[in-house]
Amino acid sequence: MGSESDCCNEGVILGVDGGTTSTVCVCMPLLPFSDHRHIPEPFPILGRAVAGCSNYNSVGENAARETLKQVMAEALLKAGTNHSAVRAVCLGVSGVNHPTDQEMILNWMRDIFPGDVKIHVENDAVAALASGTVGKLHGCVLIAGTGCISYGFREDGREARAAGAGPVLGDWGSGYGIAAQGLTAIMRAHDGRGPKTMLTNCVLKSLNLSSPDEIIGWTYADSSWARIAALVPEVVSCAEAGDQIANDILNNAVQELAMSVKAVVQRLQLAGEDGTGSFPVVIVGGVLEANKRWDIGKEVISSILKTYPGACPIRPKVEPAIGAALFAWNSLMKEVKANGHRDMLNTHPPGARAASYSGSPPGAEESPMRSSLSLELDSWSLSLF
Ligand SMILES: Nc1ncnc2c1ncn2[C@@H]1O[C@H](COP(=O)(O)OP(=O)(O)OP(=O)(O)O)[C@@H](O)[C@H]1O
Repeated sequence: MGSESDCCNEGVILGVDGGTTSTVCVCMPLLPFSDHRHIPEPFPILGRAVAGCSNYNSVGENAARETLKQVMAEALLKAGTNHSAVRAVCLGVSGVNHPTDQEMILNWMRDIFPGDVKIHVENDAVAALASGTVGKLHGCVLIAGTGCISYGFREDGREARAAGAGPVLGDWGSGYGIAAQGLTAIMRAHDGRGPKTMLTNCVLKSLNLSSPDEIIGWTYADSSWARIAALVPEVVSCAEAGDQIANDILNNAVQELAMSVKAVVQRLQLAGEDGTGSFPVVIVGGVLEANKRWDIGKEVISSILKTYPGACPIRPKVEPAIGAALFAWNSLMKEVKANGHRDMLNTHPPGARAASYSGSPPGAEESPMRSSLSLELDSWSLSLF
């Protein structure tokens, strides 16, 4: 970790990824970006801290505010600096869906930071998108973990979202949605309402139960969505072993997830009027992580590319908190540019190097999808399919 004297004299930036499970804050330096040739990889993080839930819908306003304050203070402490060094902050927080949510969190931040600190309060999808686009708010992000959501942004500031309303309202591509369908298939098979499936033995074994009847009690014992969603790997392994029901569930999830991205792309016209324009699609979350044989993320991208051949798939290499910090950095640079500070104009955000990207980054694997990638981003944040 750095010390105030060598890293923080020119100021620092904070990026926060606030989730329902945990909240991460990273502290990055402003100074080293002034010469992009000296940016070390991995990206310089002066301090990183992790705290609990900061979604105020889940824990209430006081607890959420304290968590945010605490996680930022700890990241600054680990960086060897303090609040006075902060030049910009971006908080990507789950539960921020409305301008009144933004206003509330902005007020919390104004109690901590002086008025000249640039503060951005956004939905956590913003941090996820920015983690794949080197801080630029353009394109579509698909998040599929316990829940799922698709969020898109145009460069002119227009935004749109699809799904993310919870499984009751149709998020069937989420981890919860997939696992709930797996459990439903087991009950149907047990009753004779549906075909037999490998899911029965696989899930019973995983839950240490001896009969599908016991699944009823297990389900009602704890209604947490994440507990149900944790069964997705069982559905994947049954599908990989050739089970038709499990394969149908995953194929259905792929279509649901791809459809939510396509709906956003369509509404924002991210692919231009003829549908062939290029735009980033960042995919994030446990459900979309690469599996050897049944790779849900890859199938989703494949479906999107059939409709929008210019889509540029990205699996970020950095965590969303870094995306949030990069977004804050990008916004600060835009403002500096607009104000005509020429000395600052020579700086480059990490990864957004002067050279435009036109081929494969070093070490990238050969892939049939690589040709779709034509963004002017560098390998620092990209992972190719
Ligand atoms: N190999 C895998 N293939 C598919 N899904 C997986 C795999 N490993 C874990 N998962 C699923 O990923 C989900 C958890 O992902 P993640 O940690 O991104 O979600 P979360 O942060 O809990 O949820 P959210 O993003 O909705 O708040 C669970 O549903 C889990 O079953």
